[in-house]
Amino acid sequence: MTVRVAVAGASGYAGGEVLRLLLAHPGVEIGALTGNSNAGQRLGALQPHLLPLAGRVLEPTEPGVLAGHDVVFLALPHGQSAAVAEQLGDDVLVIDMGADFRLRDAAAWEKFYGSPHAGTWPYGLPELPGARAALEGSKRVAVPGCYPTAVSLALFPAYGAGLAEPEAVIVAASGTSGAGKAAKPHLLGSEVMGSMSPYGVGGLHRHTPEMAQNLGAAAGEPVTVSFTPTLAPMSRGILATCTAKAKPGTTAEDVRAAYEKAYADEPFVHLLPEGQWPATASVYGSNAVQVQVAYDATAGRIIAISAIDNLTKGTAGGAVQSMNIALGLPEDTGLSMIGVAP
Ligand SMILES: NC(=O)C1=CN([C@@H]2O[C@H](COP(=O)(O)OP(=O)(O)OC[C@H]3O[C@@H](n4cnc5c(N)ncnc54)[C@H](OP(=O)(O)O)[C@@H]3O)[C@@H](O)[C@H]2O)C=CC1
Ligand SMILES: CC(=O)N[C@@H](CCC(=O)OP(=O)(O)O)C(=O)O
Repeated sequence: MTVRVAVAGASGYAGGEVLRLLLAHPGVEIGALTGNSNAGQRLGALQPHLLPLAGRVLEPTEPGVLAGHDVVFLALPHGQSAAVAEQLGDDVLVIDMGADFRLRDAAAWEKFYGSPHAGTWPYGLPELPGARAALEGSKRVAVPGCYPTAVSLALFPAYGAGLAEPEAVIVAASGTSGAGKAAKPHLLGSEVMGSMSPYGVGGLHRHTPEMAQNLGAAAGEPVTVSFTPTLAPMSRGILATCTAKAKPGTTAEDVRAAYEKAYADEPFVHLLPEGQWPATASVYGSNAVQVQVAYDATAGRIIAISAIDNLTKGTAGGAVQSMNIALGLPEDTGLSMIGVAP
């Protein structure tokens, strides 16, 4: 089976990463590539690493251009996907890498994104309980945010096993590609190199309700999330350090067993051997997730740490993994689990 795929937002980081992965996917033919301000440009001028597509010219992001494909990836800024998606037929698999369809709670959407809620689509984090079944055969997929991917995979086993109190504290460091390609003063090399700094402090980051949604679903009760993102001087990668107070009677063995059970059959999640800790370099450019967990008996807290590549498992890899499930292909088709080191 070969599916014809279009990518809207092919000039951006997420669009470029999904193309990098699709070029190695045996079941895909790459069709239309679109941009916005860069429409009319050669892709080779914008994404020079995508050599086989260098001669392609970006078209405008319009329904007529995206029509006639089996799968359309939307790698557009928040709030832009819904209008494009509603003009694509119900028979087209639409995979939104933006935020528009991730949240179930319309009030939370309006509070954090400041626009009317477009709706909710099956959530493209297959490792979460029930997510795979919802993706199978679906024609719409909402790919998670990069931080919620890292955080949910770090903590959901503890909540799913009923081991953690419903208040999670999370500090995560991200590489600068998470902010997209458009120039922003705080992302200048001279601002970022050799320095780390927090942003969105105090419950302000828009990924907070998405994390609470995922962890609350695993826990079966609302989970409060205190999330502090930080910017790290690297291009790719997220390291999420997540802690929650353990429920009374929890032991280190209970915690380890919950994670071993959750990840026994997951192709992309590596629960590391005890004593070994996740590192962003180990997952660079791959769809793999490294997870480790410890029980701090003195503090009575569960400490779960994950590492992902924000552009791969955190966006484009999760999108391709979800496409494979939706189309009934082997889940790992075209996806590498091998990092790049050093
Ligand atoms: N970077 C990351 O790690 C992650 C990104 N995402 C999501 O992926 C989406 C794209 O992000 P990213 O690639 O980082 O951003 P970029 O800024 O790198 O790319 C944005 C893309 O959208 C196009 N675009 C900009 N404005 C419009 C518009 N008004 N209408 C249509 N197209 C437009 C741009 O085209 P042009 O350049 O031609 O103007 C470009 O192709 C976002 O929703 C983001 O949240 C999700 C998870 C992680
Ligand atoms: C470093 C950095 O700026 N990261 C971005 C997260 C990008 C992402 O994954 O999220 P969305 O798909 O929801 O945009 C941020 O904090 O806004």
